[in-house]
Amino acid sequence: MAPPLLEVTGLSCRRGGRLVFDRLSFALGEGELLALTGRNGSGKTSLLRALAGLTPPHAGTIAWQGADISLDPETWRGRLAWLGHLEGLKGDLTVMENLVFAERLRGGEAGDRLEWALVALDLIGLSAREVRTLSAGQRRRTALARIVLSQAPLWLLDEPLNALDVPAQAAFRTALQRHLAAGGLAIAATHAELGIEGRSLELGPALSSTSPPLGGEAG
Ligand SMILES: Nc1ncnc2c1ncn2[C@@H]1O[C@H](COP(=O)(O)OP(=O)(O)OP(=O)(O)O)[C@@H](O)[C@H]1O
Repeated sequence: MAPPLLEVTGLSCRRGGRLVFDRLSFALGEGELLALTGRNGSGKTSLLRALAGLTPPHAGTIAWQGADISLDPETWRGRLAWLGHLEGLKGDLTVMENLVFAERLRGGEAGDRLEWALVALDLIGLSAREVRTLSAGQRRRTALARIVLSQAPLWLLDEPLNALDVPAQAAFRTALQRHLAAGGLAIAATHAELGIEGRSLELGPALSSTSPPLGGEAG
């Protein structure tokens, strides 16, 4: 069996001074999907943020091919594609321009892959529309097209099915399956069935808002 690419060891995270999860360990290899499940507030987004390097963990390590990601954040950012609750799209740019812009930021050229990403998320008919004029589901599809375009080996997805209708969910599943079949990895926080075979990790019950803060970190 191939060694895991991503190794998370003893990861603990605090938000607002409270412990959200503690000593979490898992590993993920080529072509593997991990679904993060659990109640509201159980720490799914916090774990994704820690993996993306956006929220430093309180303890533990995240390693890619044996190297601690915190030692080279720029290289790490280039290896992942991030879909958060907020899409981070530019409202005054068209769908197409947003995708081209995102690829430039990643230091690449979209080239032929641009059309593939637009087709994959059924966005050809919307490609010239300014993003601020789109519906929530259309914006979500644009954000997912940006992920598809990225060629990043690791996709970190926070509620990827949010706002998607049934055909758009199917299109997303197809794109994710292609990514996994090509050896990519994905970790997705979800309250819904992703409908793709993979592992899952249920985060524990949310700490009560009345739990005493541990002190230290502000947010
Ligand atoms: N910026 C912040 N400052 C302080 N506490 C925060 C912050 N963001 C999240 N939290 C707290 O951290 C805990 C975990 O939140 P998180 O968003 O990771 O949960 P989640 O499992 O993704 O929830 P949901 O299913 O509602 O999206 C919650 O108790 C939340 O109140």
